[in-house]
Amino acid sequence: MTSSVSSPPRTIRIGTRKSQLALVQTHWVQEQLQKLFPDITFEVHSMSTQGDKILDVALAKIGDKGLFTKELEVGMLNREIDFAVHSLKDLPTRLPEGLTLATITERENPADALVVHEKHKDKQIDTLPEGAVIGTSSLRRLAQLRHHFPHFTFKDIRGNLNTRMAKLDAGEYDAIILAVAGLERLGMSDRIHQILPKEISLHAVGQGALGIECRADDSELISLLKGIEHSQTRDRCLAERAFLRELEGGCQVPIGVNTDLNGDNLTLSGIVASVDGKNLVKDTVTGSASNAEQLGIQLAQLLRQHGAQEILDKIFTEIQRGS
Ligand SMILES: NCc1[nH]cc(CCC(=O)O)c1CC(=O)O
Repeated sequence: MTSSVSSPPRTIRIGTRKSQLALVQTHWVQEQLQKLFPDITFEVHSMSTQGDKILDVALAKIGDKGLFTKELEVGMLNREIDFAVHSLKDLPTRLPEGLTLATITERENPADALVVHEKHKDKQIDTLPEGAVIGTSSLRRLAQLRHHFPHFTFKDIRGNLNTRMAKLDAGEYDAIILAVAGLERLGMSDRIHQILPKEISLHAVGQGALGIECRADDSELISLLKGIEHSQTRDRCLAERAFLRELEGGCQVPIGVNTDLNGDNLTLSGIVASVDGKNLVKDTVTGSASNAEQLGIQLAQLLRQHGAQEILDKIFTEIQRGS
């Protein structure tokens, strides 16, 4: 029997983190692929990553060199799993040798959401009282909110979405900021009190989209995975990721973006902010979506000319000193 003519249908092993959000996202991917390729078996294998284990240290201090992705990447290189489903914003912009970002699926609303304690149900971000305690673990959200609302008190918050909600509802915070996408995927849309406009907060690179990573030499799998790619989301996210890569920033730096795609016309805005929110550089570039990555690089270079590198260097030094 020759395997090239009638090779048995392959079983494909999908790797995922164990968090509730990761599992929901991975089961969605599994379902889409199963519909497209009914003869193939797709199995889900879940594993804990470092980011799931270290819950008591501020994310900014541990850095983000693949905190949520490393174990899955090792699993792919060891051939224990064939591909991994990530929240694209948690996937570093440089991947290990031998792995590739095969597909980007359709993005949910990429914006950030304000979720409030019920005593503030009549308030919006700009009417919360002086000194209101706002929970966020992201330097990007912190810097931009501090810039607009210096009268708030900001407090770190970690843990999965349910834990964070419980801390908010218990009164530890007046409000918290979370990704709209995560809340929607976990069926908590009713907790989205206000979607923060881009004038207040630019979202994280890749926020709201899923990124699928696999071995770069698995061309058979890569062509299957292209079946669930969303080309508009891919173009936007490739521009965003090129911007971040060019600035050498990870997920845990105060860098935000916004993209708009009109036909082939891609508009990319980016911001780099100091952690105290006092220093902030922002610009926008437009061009053809077929040059998405080039646009990202162009925007990074523009922001450098406006002083972005000095802001970032200062943050890296502070993080290293552990302040
Ligand atoms: N780093 C945590 C993380 N990674 C992906 C999401 C939400 C879903 C998404 O942005 O795709 C979240 C939670 C949050 O930022 O509120």
